[in-house]
Amino acid sequence: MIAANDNLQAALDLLAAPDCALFLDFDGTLVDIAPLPDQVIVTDMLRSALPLLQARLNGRLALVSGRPINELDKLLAPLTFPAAGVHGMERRGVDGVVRRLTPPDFALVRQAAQGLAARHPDLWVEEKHGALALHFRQAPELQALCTDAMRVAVDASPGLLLMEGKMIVEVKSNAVSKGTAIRDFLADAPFAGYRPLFIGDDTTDEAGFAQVQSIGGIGLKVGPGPTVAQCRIASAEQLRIVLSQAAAAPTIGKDIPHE
Ligand SMILES: O=P(O)(O)OC[C@H]1O[C@H](O[C@H]2O[C@H](CO)[C@@H](O)[C@H](O)[C@H]2O)[C@H](O)[C@@H](O)[C@@H]1O
Repeated sequence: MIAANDNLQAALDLLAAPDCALFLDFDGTLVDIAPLPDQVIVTDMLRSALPLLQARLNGRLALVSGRPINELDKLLAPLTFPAAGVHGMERRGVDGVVRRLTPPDFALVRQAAQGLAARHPDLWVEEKHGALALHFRQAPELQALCTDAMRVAVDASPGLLLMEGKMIVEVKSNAVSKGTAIRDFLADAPFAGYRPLFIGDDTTDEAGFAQVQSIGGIGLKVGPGPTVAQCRIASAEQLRIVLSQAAAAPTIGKDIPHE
């Protein structure tokens, strides 16, 4: 039984509808948050459900993550999906080709993050193509220090944007977001013309919710916290159950493109 869910049925109806295009965040959405990024567990239920859902949706399933695509591939191996990585800095469509945008200059941000990490060994700097994340999950008392230092560096760095996520301060290009990534998928086959459902859990997913809802789709927020999403589900665990049930449901008809 699903408890504490707001307006969840609207999202489930779209998930089961023949005009759905499904976009899925990864951490905190498909997998539970873990102490370190390489410790997340991809459950057998999820491994079974994702390819079935992809087939049910005639390929209209993509991952939209802050992680690099190659990390998603490693964690999900041998499965691979169309994916946007690093908040839209890289994108792989159904042709399997990864396209990467040119990143802005991260020199000041890198210097600030590495300087902090050198002084505080419990901090961890994650460098990605077109983003840099400073993780403070092992030292939560350093959140303000991390945020303030990164904000100063970002303010002096044209083209960069600071985001605060789950025990992480992340800096990325201000030209991309999960919203732009979903928009770009929806410009191409097999997604073009279908109604988007985006499921995410974190502040970085808000741009994705806003994007899909601006064009008649639905945003589904996983877990607590403020959001612009129209619908909510209580946890990643409950979402995995829902996705598994949707994957196993009988097909309900022919694809209907969204006008
Ligand atoms: O957009 P997402 O797929 O949700 O990725 C967001 C960030 O996820 C990872 O960090 C977060 O998850 C870790 C594992 O649960 C956790 O240890 C960390 O505290 C979280 O912030 C990843 O490392 C980042 O690169 C992603 O941007």
